[in-house]
Amino acid sequence: MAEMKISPCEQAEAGALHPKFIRDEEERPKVAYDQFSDEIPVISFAGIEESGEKRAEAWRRIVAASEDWGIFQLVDHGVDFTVVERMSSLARDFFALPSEEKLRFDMSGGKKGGFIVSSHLQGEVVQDWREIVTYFSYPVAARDYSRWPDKPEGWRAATEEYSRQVMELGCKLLEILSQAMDLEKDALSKACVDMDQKVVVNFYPKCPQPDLTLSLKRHTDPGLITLLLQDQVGGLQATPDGGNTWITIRPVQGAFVVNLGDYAHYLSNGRFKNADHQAVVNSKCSRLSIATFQNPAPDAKVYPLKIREGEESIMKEAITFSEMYKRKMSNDIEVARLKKLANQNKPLF
Ligand SMILES: O=C(O)CCC(=O)C(=O)O
Ligand SMILES: [Fe+2]
Repeated sequence: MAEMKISPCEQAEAGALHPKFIRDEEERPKVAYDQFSDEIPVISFAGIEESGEKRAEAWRRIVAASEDWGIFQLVDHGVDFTVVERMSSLARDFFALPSEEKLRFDMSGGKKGGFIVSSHLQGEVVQDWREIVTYFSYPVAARDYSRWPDKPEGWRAATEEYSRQVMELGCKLLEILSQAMDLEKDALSKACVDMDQKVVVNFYPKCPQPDLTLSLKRHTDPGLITLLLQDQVGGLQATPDGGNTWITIRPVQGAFVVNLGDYAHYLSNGRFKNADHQAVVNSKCSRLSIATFQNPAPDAKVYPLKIREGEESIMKEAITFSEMYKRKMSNDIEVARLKKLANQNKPLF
């Protein structure tokens, strides 16, 4: 029998949550979507190109945040306000299209890019409360425009410009981190061989029982650096202690939330944190976020670029990024499988 497809959008108006979305108790949200914290620094990038105190201060704060949390917010970042606004409004318009239109770009069955309802991880037991549209924007030569939405009108030109400006910003941040590691400023970019960029637009419909589910389960991003744009609703949460305590990051208008991923963690020999995060939903309104992942090429080497005096390598051997990703995904699936088994074997009384 074909698997029943239940989309959060179709479910949003229903009274009770379908069991497919119900998380185990220990995974459920511990902090409300709008209980905001200011613990994650908001850093201004103004004056970053000049020499002087402002620049030194921004550098110091970026490096400290990368070491403490692997996550910070960036304002005055130079990505055009109009480009950001256009990208956000097109993204909203995309999700408002009738299902048949969105499903013209259905990416299920392993296609590279398009639209998908809920979690795209094969074998996932509990589903995330989200819909996504995703496309690969770099390397330019490998772009497959047939997997990019062609609606709403203007999507391609607007998203191309957005991608270009975000790539530029990401590379500037990588220069700072490379230099903080006492390496040439292009060291982290060069390690990627040919940097990939993947854009994931997340749409999280409002949810009838938000306390039982997650819009995106706890994870670290696999790549180097992620630049995330979120609307003013709130729902992005970070944990400093493996999921015991959580904070909800206060949305800042126009800011990028910058996350470091696993690849940055390994290349810096653990000095930069791979931010541990998740997203929660609410019953009042939908939420939109746009994540731009800057990743290494699949055959790029994963191994510390710098091992500081007195340190040992956190990796036993060098592996490729695609191998790292494969191990990460199979580990996730295995953890979910074991959990399901454990639940099945739980005595009912
Ligand atoms: O929507 C959010 O706030 C988080 C998105 C995210 O973490 C991701 O797409 O990897
Ligand atoms: Fe993420």
